[in-house]
Amino acid sequence: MAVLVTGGAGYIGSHMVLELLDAGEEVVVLDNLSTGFRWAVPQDAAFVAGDVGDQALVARVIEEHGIDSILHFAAKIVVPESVTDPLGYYFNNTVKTRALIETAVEKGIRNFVFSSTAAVYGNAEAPLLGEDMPLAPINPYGRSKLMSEWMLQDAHTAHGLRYAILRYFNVAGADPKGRSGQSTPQATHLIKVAAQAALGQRPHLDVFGTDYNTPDGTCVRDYIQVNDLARAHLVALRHLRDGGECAIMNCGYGHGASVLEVVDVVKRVSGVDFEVRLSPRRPGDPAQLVAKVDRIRRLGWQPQHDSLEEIVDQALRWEKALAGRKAA
Ligand SMILES: NC(=O)c1ccc[n+]([C@@H]2O[C@H](COP(=O)([O-])OP(=O)(O)OC[C@H]3O[C@@H](n4cnc5c(N)ncnc54)[C@H](O)[C@@H]3O)[C@@H](O)[C@H]2O)c1
Ligand SMILES: O=c1ccn([C@@H]2O[C@H](COP(=O)(O)OP(=O)(O)O[C@H]3O[C@H](CO)[C@@H](O)[C@H](O)[C@H]3O)[C@@H](O)[C@H]2O)c(=O)[nH]1
Repeated sequence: MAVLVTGGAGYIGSHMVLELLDAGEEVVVLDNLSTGFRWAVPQDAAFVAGDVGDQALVARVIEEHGIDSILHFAAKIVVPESVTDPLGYYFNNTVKTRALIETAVEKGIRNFVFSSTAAVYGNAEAPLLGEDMPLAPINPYGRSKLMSEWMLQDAHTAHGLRYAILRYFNVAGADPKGRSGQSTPQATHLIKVAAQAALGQRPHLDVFGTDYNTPDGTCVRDYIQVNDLARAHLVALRHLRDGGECAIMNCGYGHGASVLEVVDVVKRVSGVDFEVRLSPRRPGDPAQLVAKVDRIRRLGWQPQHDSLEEIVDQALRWEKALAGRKAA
């Protein structure tokens, strides 16, 4: 039995591949390298260059490798880009996911684990977001993912495809062994941007909005370390393989940090007092997103890297390694 990881050349997918290989799984990566990197896929995983919407290719890969489970990470992920290019997002994230689900059903795939997002909750005001809260995404990215959630649930009802939907909160950090990290150029994620500012790769950091209804006025997020997130997928996959029920589960730590708190940790861990500018709000940012995490914990998942200091240290190390790679 082999596992197909779509988007396995990307940030989270490449960490997933490492976790699967470490657990002794046979892994096949399918990635069109639109934002991923061939070098991010470990040698012990098979690599297929191609698109998740290419049904003939996916069917062939499933047959040739004896795939029993699909972990579907491939997507476009930049929220502001989804606002200016909604149809591109619905095509890549929703239409192609429909094609992938159809191929999975036709080929008798047993388990399907899907990368969803806290963006499906939109501007929910609750201090902790539970999976059963009303869903009201406020941008095309979130909607493209929510439609995929619905398709999976309907495909389960009609065709028996078994799913685990994981809603990630803010993913950060890098493999502690230095094998992978967030490599996207022009990334917009706070911890990566702050690490780049600390290393002098950016002139300053903008804090987007200081007038939110939060303790220090800046947005609060639940930052989850990327290997902890990958292990949540392993737990979900084992649950499905053991005959457990289909599930929708938040992935976070259940506590948040504000933008200013993150900046403070990055300054402390790096030892660099980089320039910080207090700037206007960025459109589309909810004030606070913190996960209720009892569901995934009930399956036996336990975080191993629940420390902002550790996450920031990993991000700084990875930025330095990337700079070395570029200079070489
Ligand atoms: N990074 C986060 O904080 C975050 C939060 C919530 C959810 N997610 C979800 O996690 C998943 C992975 O995100 P990431 O941060 O690793 O992004 P990423 O851009 O690093 O990885 C996405 C990968 O998918 C590939 N890809 C995209 N479209 C494809 C297609 N049609 N066919 C084949 N390959 C394709 C890209 O080349 C890339 O390697 C996405 O589904 C994203 O929506 C990410
Ligand atoms: O230079 C920066 C970058 C970010 N922020 C702020 O930091 C917070 C976190 O922003 P960011 O790291 O860009 O993540 P989010 O916008 O919260 O979105 C991430 O987390 C969501 C789940 O919570 C996922 O849906 C998205 O795909 C993923 O990009 C927000 O308040 C931003 O305004 C800044 O102040 N300055």
